[in-house]
Amino acid sequence: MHRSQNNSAGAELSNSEIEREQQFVAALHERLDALRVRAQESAHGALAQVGNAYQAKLEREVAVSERSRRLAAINAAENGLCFGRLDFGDGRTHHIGRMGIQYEELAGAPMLIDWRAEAARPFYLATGHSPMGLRRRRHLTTEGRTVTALHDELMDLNDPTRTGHESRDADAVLLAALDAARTGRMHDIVRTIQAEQDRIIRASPRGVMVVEGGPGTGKTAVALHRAAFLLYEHRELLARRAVLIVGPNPAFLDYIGEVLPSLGETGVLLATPGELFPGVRATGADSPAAAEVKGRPEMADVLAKALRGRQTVPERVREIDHEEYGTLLLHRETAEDARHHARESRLPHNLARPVFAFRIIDELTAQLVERIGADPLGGDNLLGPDDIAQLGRDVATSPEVHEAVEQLWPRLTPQRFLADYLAEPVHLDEESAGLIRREGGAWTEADVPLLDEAAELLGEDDSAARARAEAGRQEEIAYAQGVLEVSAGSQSYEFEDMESEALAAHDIIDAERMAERQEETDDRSAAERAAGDRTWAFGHIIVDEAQELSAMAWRLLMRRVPTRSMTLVGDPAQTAAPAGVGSWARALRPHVGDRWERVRLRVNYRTPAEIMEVAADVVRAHDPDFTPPESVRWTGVRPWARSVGARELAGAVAQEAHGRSGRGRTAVIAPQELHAALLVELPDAGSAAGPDLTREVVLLTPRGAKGLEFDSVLVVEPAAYALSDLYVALTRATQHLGVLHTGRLPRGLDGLAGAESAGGRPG
Ligand SMILES: Nc1ncnc2c1ncn2[C@@H]1O[C@H](COP(=O)(O)OP(=O)(O)OP(=O)(O)O)[C@@H](O)[C@H]1O
Repeated sequence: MHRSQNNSAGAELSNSEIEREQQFVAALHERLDALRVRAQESAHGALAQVGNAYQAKLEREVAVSERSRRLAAINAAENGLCFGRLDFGDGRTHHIGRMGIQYEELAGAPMLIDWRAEAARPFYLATGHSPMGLRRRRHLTTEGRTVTALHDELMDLNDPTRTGHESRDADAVLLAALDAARTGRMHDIVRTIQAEQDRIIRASPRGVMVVEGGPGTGKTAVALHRAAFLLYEHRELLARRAVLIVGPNPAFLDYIGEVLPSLGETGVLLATPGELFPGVRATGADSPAAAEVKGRPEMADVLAKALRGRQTVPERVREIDHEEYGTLLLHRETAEDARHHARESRLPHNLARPVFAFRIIDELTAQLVERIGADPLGGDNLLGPDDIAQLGRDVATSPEVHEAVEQLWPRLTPQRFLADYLAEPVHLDEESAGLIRREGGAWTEADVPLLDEAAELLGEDDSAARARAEAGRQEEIAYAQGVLEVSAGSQSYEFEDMESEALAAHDIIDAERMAERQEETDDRSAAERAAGDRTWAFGHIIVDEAQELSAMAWRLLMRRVPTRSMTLVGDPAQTAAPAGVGSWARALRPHVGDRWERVRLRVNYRTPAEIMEVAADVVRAHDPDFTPPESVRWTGVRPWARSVGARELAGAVAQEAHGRSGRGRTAVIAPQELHAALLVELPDAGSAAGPDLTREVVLLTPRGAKGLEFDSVLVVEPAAYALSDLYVALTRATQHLGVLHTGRLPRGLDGLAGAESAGGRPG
């Protein structure tokens, strides 16, 4: 990094600039400390507020949650609080940082501008061609509270003013960030967001935006910063409805999990596709072929048909033994008529069940009335309305009648229905059915969208819960009414002789609304509540590695966001799942028609050019027109490949991994069947609870490595991978790539064989 000038006048200039920024940064931290103390006091104060009245409780909870959020944002802003300064041609100067801070004494005047504010945009977008009013852009580098370096860019090179910190390389700050050793956790990029990324981050949340780009183009980083931006720009709505971020696996979610909290944002739910059905943990695994069958769009119809198959009628007549009245006859025609009406209701299965049951009960009651009340002399039926009603009740409460209804139109949970279906898959060709047939066993990720589909078809018979909730609500309304009366009384007492403009509770809210608002005051954050609620409507959904989603998974996700406010990031060239998107248009058409927008990221920030060239060669061997993203960096280090005997493979991998010791984090990417042998040599590289990315060496499968990155990567037995998996594996390294193999190298990698590894000359 360029820090000082050779001549002494330049050095003085540059030191005084640093000194000035240091004083400003110190003042900022002082102000942040004061704000932190105030936020702590105010959070405690809010917690200590007493009062049983609903309004008081409501205010307390809102205040506690807002102040806790503010405190979290203040704490998160501590590191790298201020990282930029904009000097405008008209003399204005703004400092840019992780949160907005105002001067204490100059009410409202900005001391530090939040990176997400519109006023901060020139920091990311201004260029010599389009300076946006800027004269100079400054990058500040800090360690703790100390300013360690400045980088200045003059927008007009003819501008004679110099600070001594003019950078020779405009990308110096970016390159330093990209070259830094990896920690096993993704970091935010607020200091160095690039213009093409900024436009995506700040795009309107309306509609579906697809962000496409090759490996390392910052898709994940952009998606996370977009979430932070949307939460800032649309705080009111998104804090209530929460943002959902879907990522491919738990290790990936761990990897990205600190980015949003480090930006002071907590109103986000992170989940894998296997976690999107509350109450179900997808711990089982499907073969790729089985997952493909389960992901097909026709599975929606298949399940609907299978469910109709569960709505049955007796073959001819079913005898029902009533304890008191003897045998009742349920004829096929009666059941068919009941089924017809139940289906006509268009209600989901469980909610249509009462329609079916009532028809049956009616018919059986009529039978009894006929049998018991018939006038032997041929006159009108002898039973009065009360007798008939009593008979109806007797039929309706009979366990035998219940059992018959249950058999013909069973009450089903999604889990029960799907387990039954998988045990005997109908409406599929024999081969597909054979692939997914399963008795019991753990739920898989591909089952989750089917469970969700089933839940939609079945509906939840929540009448009992609703009755309870309604009773509770009536109580709350009565209580709220009482509160309002007290409040009206106290107002007339306190303000009797005063002309007060203060609004009392009853002026702005009626009892019913007050009760409703009370229901909303749940201690959990929106994201926490959303996690347990299948019917939650999110404010915005971000899907990473979206190319992996099956048609059925898209259906599930679309249900979670009725507004279709979505950001989908992915790279079709990295698609592993056979059920994944062939094309975005095909995946999205059923849900949004053509109303979606695609943007592309073209620069690879992760993989150095030497490594990207190798990865691109592998894809080009199959698709000569393939265009890889362009790397921003060269390292001068050539990737290598080394052939070893099968027996030496595990030892050779361990030797290479140990050879990288002290040079950051290494991933060993190997086919699952080699993991046991590799773990004997590299016992610390695995853990029962899943990969721990903070370890020095981590053992992964190519699928498990999706979305992740490491300083060094050792790819083992590349010939065993599908093309897309190999492409993913080869593009995970920021510095160093080695390949160890026993047989022939796959096409495209053959050129590597001559290069040298750390562990020895190629065999
Ligand atoms: N503007 C930037 N400033 C600094 N680092 C950046 C920037 N953009 C991306 N990066 C870094 O580049 C790396 C790759 O980014 P990211 O993981 O978001 O890429 P991706 O497109 O999701 O990759 P893949 O598809 O291979 O998973 C990350 O370390 C990220 O922090």
